[in-house]
Amino acid sequence: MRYSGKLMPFGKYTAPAVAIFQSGMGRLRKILIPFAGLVLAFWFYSAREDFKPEMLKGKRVIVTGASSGIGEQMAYHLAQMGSHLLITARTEAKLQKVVARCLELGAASARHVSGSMEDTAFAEHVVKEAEELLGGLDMLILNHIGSSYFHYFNGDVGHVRKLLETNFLSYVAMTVSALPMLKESGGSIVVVSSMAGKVGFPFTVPYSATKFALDGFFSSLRQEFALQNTNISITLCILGFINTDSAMKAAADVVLIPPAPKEECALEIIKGGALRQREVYYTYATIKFSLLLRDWAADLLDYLIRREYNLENLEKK
Ligand SMILES: NC(=O)C1=CN([C@@H]2O[C@H](COP(=O)(O)OP(=O)(O)OC[C@H]3O[C@@H](n4cnc5c(N)ncnc54)[C@H](OP(=O)(O)O)[C@@H]3O)[C@@H](O)[C@H]2O)C=CC1
Ligand SMILES: CC(C)CCC[C@@H](C)[C@H]1CC[C@H]2[C@@H]3C(=O)C=C4C[C@@H](O)CC[C@]4(C)[C@H]3CC[C@]12C
Repeated sequence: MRYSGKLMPFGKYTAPAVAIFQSGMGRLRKILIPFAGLVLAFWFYSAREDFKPEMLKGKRVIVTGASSGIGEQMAYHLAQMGSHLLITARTEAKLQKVVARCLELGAASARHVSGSMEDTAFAEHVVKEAEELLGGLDMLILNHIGSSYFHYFNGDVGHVRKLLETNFLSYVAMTVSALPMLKESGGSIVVVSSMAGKVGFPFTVPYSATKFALDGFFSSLRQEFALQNTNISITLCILGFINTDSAMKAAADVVLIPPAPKEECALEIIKGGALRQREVYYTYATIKFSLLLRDWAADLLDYLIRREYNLENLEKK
């Protein structure tokens, strides 16, 4: 029987179909309704506190790698929220400009220290400066990275060591030096990492090693804080491709995935830190989905990633 558009959409199967549907629905309802209730109850009781910009007002914050990119944008957001800022990177002239802009935007105070994080003594010096200039610390945002190459691994072991010092050991050194102040304030450590710190991507071998190391160190430390009732939160930020100048220059021709905006990325990191979240994913849906694939279909994820690379453009580099 053809569909007439009137009363009998399933023709002679209507009555049995409806009966099966109804009994199916009956059974489903018995399961679905309590299940939905459980989900709702769980959601209601675990509903997180909402982010409010006032959470950062008057807070004393260090941002590393704040002369450009995501770090610079984080400094501007924090300034608008009324924080006390201590920013750092190597390039003095850029830091001066960022400090001036932060003051215009409403920072409670803004200062800078310049130097290289290749040297752990400098990392410790920055924390000491916070103690002297701000009298304490509420949030330590670890964001800087040393420069690397976006290409096949060239076998340079010295470069891997140097990058581990800049991208990993300096994070460890700053954390160790800042612990007394963070314990006193019940503060937060925010660690900026990457999808390349959770999954293997081509052309980021040394960089990826440093980002995986951060996950190991800070996830383990978080467990010890819980055992010892240490009231310091650790937020690990898992970022995808972001449109900072340096990332665009290095990877835009080769990576076919569109980059996400650095301004919004910076805000999501600050929100996650203020809410004391364990991890931040930006952008959320693509990263959560990729991590699900990583755990259940790793070869498929690896294949899908390789498909997003344009190797012809790599050769032109
Ligand atoms: N952009 C992206 O696609 C992604 C970025 N991320 C992460 O986000 C964070 C920020 O990245 P992004 O904003 O793109 O990077 P940028 O290259 O824009 O900024 C890097 C910052 O680190 C500073 N820096 C570089 N070398 C050193 C050094 N030896 N000592 C101290 N500071 C140094 C730079 O300033 P100066 O040169 O003046 O020292 C700059 O302020 C990083 O942790 C990165 O891993 C994660 C995933 C993707
Ligand atoms: C959901 C995911 C499958 C999305 C894939 C995202 C891929 C394309 C993202 C994830 C991590 C990103 C790299 C990164 O973390 C940091 C840098 C440093 C920068 O200076 C040069 C660019 C580089 C190498 C990014 C290149 C793009 C990467 C591989």
